[in-house]
Amino acid sequence: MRFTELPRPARVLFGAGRFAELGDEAARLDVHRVVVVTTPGRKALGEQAAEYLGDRCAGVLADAVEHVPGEVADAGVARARELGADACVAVGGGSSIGLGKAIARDVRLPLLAVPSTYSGSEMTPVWGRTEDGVKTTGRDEAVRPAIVVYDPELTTSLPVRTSVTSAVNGLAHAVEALWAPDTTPVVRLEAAESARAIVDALPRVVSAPDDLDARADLLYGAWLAGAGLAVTTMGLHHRLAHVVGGGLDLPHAGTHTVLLPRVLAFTLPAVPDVAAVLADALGGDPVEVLTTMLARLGAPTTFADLGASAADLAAVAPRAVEPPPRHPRVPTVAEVRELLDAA
Ligand SMILES: NC(=O)C1=CN([C@@H]2O[C@H](COP(=O)(O)OP(=O)(O)OC[C@H]3O[C@@H](n4cnc5c(N)ncnc54)[C@H](O)[C@@H]3O)[C@@H](O)[C@H]2O)C=CC1
Ligand SMILES: O=C(O)/C=C\C(=O)CC(=O)O
Repeated sequence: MRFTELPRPARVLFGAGRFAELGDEAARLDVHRVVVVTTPGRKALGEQAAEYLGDRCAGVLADAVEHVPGEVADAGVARARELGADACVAVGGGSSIGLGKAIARDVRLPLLAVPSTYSGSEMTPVWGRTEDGVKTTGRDEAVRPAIVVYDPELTTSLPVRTSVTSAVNGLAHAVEALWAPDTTPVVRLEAAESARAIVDALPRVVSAPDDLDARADLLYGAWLAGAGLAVTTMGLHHRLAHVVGGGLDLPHAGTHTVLLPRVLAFTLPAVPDVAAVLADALGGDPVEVLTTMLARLGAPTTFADLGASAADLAAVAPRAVEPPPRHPRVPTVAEVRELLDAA
């Protein structure tokens, strides 16, 4: 055994009602000009965050957009500077956190995250930015949220379809953490527990979206998934998700959902140890369990469901292997085309 275990420096608060502790957490950081960012759809949540922050809130920006378009990131950075912000709270899904990260990266201020989906972004030092149809990602410790508040009450409003796709976005982090070249024994324990929790909780959330216990269990799985993504190298699955989702401006979580069963089928024969861990966590053949569960839950299963054509997919396919991803089974361009065609 040989590994390097990385620190995870975030302070994590978990539990129903903990959003109300946001003001105390800002006080703990001794910040006084906090800019709140969210998506237009979550504006009320941003205003609630402002209320919890009280005099410490400098303003609310409800402009976040999926895949962090460059112009949206730059406008957010400029507004944070105008407001004299000394911290940023991102409340909402991965898009809100993505804008918060863009501000943290340029303005160099601490980020607090209050996630309302299962994207896992709140746990990672990974930033993203999309320019001219090309999504770039990188890692910078400055964007890793210092404080993360997981409050399952914020997630009960998440529509069932988004809950399903977002949960699969989380599951994809756990899967890739298992086969990453820099995985560790601790990451593997977390990732296996994450997969087990997500696959157990998701059907319960679909049948009872207001069930706080089911929502909490799913959020717990998403937390562990994000924790794994934070410290491991992303492989083919995330490369494809970024090339296809960012390149064609498709919904991020839906893109992960269409891809995951296919990338699992392509990769698992090369990593029987991971196949065994996942079979144990999911209670059967991972590809079969996932495919059956997603069909039953009404998830998108093809790129056509997301509005992409075969020609769109063929155009972006070569980017998936330039440079080759660090993956247990590196595909040729022809194999990428085949996988995307099938999807
Ligand atoms: N850097 C990282 O580590 C990661 C980044 N991401 C990024 O996050 C973005 C996708 O994030 P998602 O969370 O999938 O989507 P999102 O943040 O765009 O949310 C999807 C939609 O649901 C709405 N919404 C969010 N929470 C809600 C709730 N509780 N109730 C009702 N509506 C709600 C939003 O307003 C939005 O319209 C992408 O840009 C992706 O690249 C995703 C995973 C990891
Ligand atoms: O694909 C993911 O879920 C993980 C990382 C990103 O989305 C990168 C980003 O845009 O922040």
